[in-house]
Amino acid sequence: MAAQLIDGKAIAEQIRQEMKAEVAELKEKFGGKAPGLAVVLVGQRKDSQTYVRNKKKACEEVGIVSFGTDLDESATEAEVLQAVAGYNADPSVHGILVQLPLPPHIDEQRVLDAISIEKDVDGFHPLNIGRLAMRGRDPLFVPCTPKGCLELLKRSGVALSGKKAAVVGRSNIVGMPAALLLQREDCTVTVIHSRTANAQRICAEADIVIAACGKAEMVGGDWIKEGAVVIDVGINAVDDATAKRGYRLVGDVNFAEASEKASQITPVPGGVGPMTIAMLLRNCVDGAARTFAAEA
Ligand SMILES: NC(=O)C1=CN([C@@H]2O[C@H](COP(=O)(O)OP(=O)(O)OC[C@H]3O[C@@H](n4cnc5c(N)ncnc54)[C@H](OP(=O)(O)O)[C@@H]3O)[C@@H](O)[C@H]2O)C=CC1
Ligand SMILES: Nc1nc(=O)c2c([nH]1)NC[C@@H]1CN(c3ccc(C(=O)N[C@@H](CCC(=O)O)C(=O)O)cc3)C=[N+]21
Repeated sequence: MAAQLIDGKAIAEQIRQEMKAEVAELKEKFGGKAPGLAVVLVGQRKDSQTYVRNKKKACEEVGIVSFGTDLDESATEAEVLQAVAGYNADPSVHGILVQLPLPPHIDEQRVLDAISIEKDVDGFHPLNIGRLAMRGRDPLFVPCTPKGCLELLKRSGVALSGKKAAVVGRSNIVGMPAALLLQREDCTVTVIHSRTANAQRICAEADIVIAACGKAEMVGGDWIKEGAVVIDVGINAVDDATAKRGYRLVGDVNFAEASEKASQITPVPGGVGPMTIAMLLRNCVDGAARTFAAEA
């Protein structure tokens, strides 16, 4: 059985259209005030530049005002902290994103901790993550990529309560919060990481698989239970002389194999990636709406 495709690109587009109307309403209601998103980029990584450009474009489309600080690879930690402090204090900025990874001489933790929790649209602040992990507590923001994964599942009509879920990967930005979100939806969650024994066998018991291990096409067909739903977070560039950019993107899942087993599956590209950006905008609009309401 060939799996049904979960079209993240189309779903993200739909979400952006929904938000466009919401942003217009917010402006109407709050005397022309618009949500603002600030992106801090340090260095010249090609992939980071692509994401930052895509984020700015998506902001414009939805009516979010975008701010940006581009610092040189050699920028000091103090300079990055200064950029963050400036946006913390700026009332027209409702979301701050510091593009990761940062150059090695900069303490990522210190920079992320400096972002005001009210503007932490990435949801990486320990207080937001802590609340995400606690029953009866709600974070101000949920990390964009895991939030996008859950949105794809919900909009594809996948029932979650009581289901077995496997998350391959436990990073602070994807795997761990994805597992917390699934648990909040009453899934029974297994987190698989690089020291997990029998990873393949454990994964093959899951009704829902979220793959975020950063290893190109590692999750093969024999990792997937017949009829499971597969969300592939991975973005890996593999050299391909025939491709326009000299490389093509593949996920952490072997798509050809897994789509023979899964009932539904996301492609790469066009799956989780566009949803990450849509959820970033979502968080920014939600943050602005909260601030506007508090100011009024
Ligand atoms: N679509 C999107 O919007 C985004 C996509 N990504 C992509 O998602 C993927 C994951 O990203 P990220 O979480 O940042 O990556 P990290 O490298 O931070 O984390 C990878 C995780 O996978 C685990 N892992 C590594 N190798 C294996 C293995 N052989 N078996 C089982 N588990 C393994 C690691 O285990 P351990 O903890 O033991 O080291 C770790 O927990 C990447 O491909 C990245 O490019 C990331 C962010 C956004
Ligand atoms: N503070 C911070 N927040 C992040 O959310 C963050 C980050 N740092 N650092 C890097 C990762 C990665 N990430 C992606 C976003 C969009 C696509 C995306 O839109 N991908 C397209 C393809 C893009 C292309 O063609 O190159 C797709 O999958 O269809 C991918 C990856 C956000 N990240």
